[in-house]
Amino acid sequence: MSDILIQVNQLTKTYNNKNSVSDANFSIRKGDIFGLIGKNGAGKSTLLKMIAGFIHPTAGDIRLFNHDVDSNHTYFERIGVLIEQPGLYPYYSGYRNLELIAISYGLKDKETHINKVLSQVGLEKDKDVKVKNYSMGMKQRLGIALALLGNPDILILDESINGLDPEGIVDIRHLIMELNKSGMTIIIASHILEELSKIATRYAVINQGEILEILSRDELLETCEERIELEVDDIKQVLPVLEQYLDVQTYKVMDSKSVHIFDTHVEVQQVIKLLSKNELSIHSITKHKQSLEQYFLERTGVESVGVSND
Ligand SMILES: Nc1ncnc2c1ncn2[C@@H]1O[C@H](COP(=O)(O)OP(=O)(O)OP(=O)(O)O)[C@@H](O)[C@H]1O
Repeated sequence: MSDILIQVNQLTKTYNNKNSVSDANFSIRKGDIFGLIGKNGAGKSTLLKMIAGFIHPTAGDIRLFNHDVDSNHTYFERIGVLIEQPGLYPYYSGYRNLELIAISYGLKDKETHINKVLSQVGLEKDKDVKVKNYSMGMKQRLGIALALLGNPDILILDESINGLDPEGIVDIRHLIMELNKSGMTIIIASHILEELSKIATRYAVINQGEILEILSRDELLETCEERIELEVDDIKQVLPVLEQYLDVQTYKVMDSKSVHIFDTHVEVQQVIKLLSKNELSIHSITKHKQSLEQYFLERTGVESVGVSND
């Protein structure tokens, strides 16, 4: 059986003759933490709302769990959704908030379900506290608990760290990773690169309603990998010299005149010296190091700070 849980084909949503999402094509596999990155207004929420079944596409189709959802909307019930701020009753406790939703879902054995999600999000001991006394982070965790109530296979989180302090951000990040470890497939949209760069296993870059790129975490890191880009007359003459004298081993020949060298022990100055000594001319040589930050900024205009890969 295919491990593709969501497949969108040529998905488009038009408002007032303008495409909020244009011709999106991608799939989400079981176990993915699928990060949707794009600046404000890029079309993230519109795309997620279509996947969640909140709004109808203008064109294109969505397959959920290998089924065409036009013909069976019950598949949407297997998706838990938190879009921006959760709708909570401030004068009720966290438990009561969950209970009201559990009743509206018609869940049997409410208490077991509620206790399970409270434990998943780490709110057991605060379950009887009124929500008005919760911190932003606790409210967000309760929002995630609400989304988990129907025991979904997929969790959609849209801008889930907006307004949180650094500690709250770390909490939500750990929670997302724990849920993923326990088998949950997660789609998370954000305009904050830092949020996604630490957890997503695959990325979709969206700009002005268009999916520009889908890439795995490894592909992303490879794109941003440190390398020397070298252009010469004839790469066939140059490579043996580099291999012999500079122990160059990890490289990618781009065409007959250029090569990317990934060995980190090799310095630009060493290459220049060696090739000139062997009378091999260099057309250009540059050290390339594109940060994740630059990478996204170039594509989407998304700005963020303090990206790390830990
Ligand atoms: N119901 C609607 N009616 C008209 N235009 C809409 C509607 N919903 C979204 N749009 C427009 O679609 C575009 C994409 O909006 P969307 O909310 O999907 O972006 P986003 O990437 O989620 O941004 P943000 O992070 O600010 O929510 C925007 O230009 C927005 O104004």
